[in-house]
Amino acid sequence: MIQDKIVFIGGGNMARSLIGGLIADKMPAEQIHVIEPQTETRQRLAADFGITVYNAADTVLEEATVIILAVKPQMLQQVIKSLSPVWPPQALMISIAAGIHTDDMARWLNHAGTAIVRAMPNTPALVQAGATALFANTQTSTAQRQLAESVMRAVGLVIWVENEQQMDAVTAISGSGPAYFFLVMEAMQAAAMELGLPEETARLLCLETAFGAAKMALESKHSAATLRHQVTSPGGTTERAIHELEDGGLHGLFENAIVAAALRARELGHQLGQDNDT
Ligand SMILES: NC(=O)C1=CN([C@@H]2O[C@H](COP(=O)(O)OP(=O)(O)OC[C@H]3O[C@@H](n4cnc5c(N)ncnc54)[C@H](OP(=O)(O)O)[C@@H]3O)[C@@H](O)[C@H]2O)C=CC1
Ligand SMILES: O=C(O)[C@@H]1CCC=N1
Repeated sequence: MIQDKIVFIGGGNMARSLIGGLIADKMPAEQIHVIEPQTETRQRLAADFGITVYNAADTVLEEATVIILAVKPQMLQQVIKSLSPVWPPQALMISIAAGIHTDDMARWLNHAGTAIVRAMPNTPALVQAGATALFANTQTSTAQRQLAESVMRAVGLVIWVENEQQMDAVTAISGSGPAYFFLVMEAMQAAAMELGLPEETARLLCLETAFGAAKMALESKHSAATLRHQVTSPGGTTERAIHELEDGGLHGLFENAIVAAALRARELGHQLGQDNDT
């Protein structure tokens, strides 16, 4: 059981998913604190999860052992520099911001030897079905690596990457990935309704099929390709559908989309890694 006091800086979409997952994993609400300037967002977090919320940096930071930076990448430099004078020496920094490198964060914090873990989680963390990749800077101790891992493992799968550059690919695959599957669900539901199915029937059939396919692929010893072939009877219905999808360039589309997302992560890192005051 995690005993640490966790402070989130930023309480938006991704912080809410992580907090919801941690609470569902039975972390006591008293251990979770959020600093969030938006009144409505802040109040909803307090009401939904019973956690303590603040509108600005607070003395709660003094006892924090884990500080999770969950602001937009564009805000990160300003936020880290503003926290520098009050940064507790014992705290492990975990940043979930897309693109931003640990050495840039270390320079902005300007405290020698700060342990920084970069995490790329995803929103299914809310239902403890997240997938998170972690990267630690060399100042991070084994105990701090374990701490970061146990926080993220409470909300789903954790994978370490040892090359920070790979975080851009991770961002494009699992960070952004839920949106691709939600888009496919939207498209399938719309098509089902075009064929005359009632909205709720279309929704349930599409979602349960997506869930079943993911569960089966996770639990099976077969590859996704083999499982697909098992559905595709020669001369049958699936074959026609797959033909349409492949004719429409599905593989190329996914490749382009994922490369574009990874390049955007790299671009964010380069653009926003520059010091604002130089
Ligand atoms: N959404 C996702 O699926 C994922 C997001 N991420 C990363 O998580 C981070 C947050 O993304 P997301 O949750 O979507 O963004 P949101 O905009 O939903 O949340 C960020 C929150 O931080 C608040 N904020 C701004 N400045 C401060 C400050 N100084 N102190 C405290 N809070 C502040 C924002 O308020 P205001 O609106 O007023 O600026 C906002 O409510 C990003 O860096 C993103 O790259 C990573 C993985 C997945
Ligand atoms: O879209 C974004 O930039 C963030 C990072 C990964 C998911 N959402």
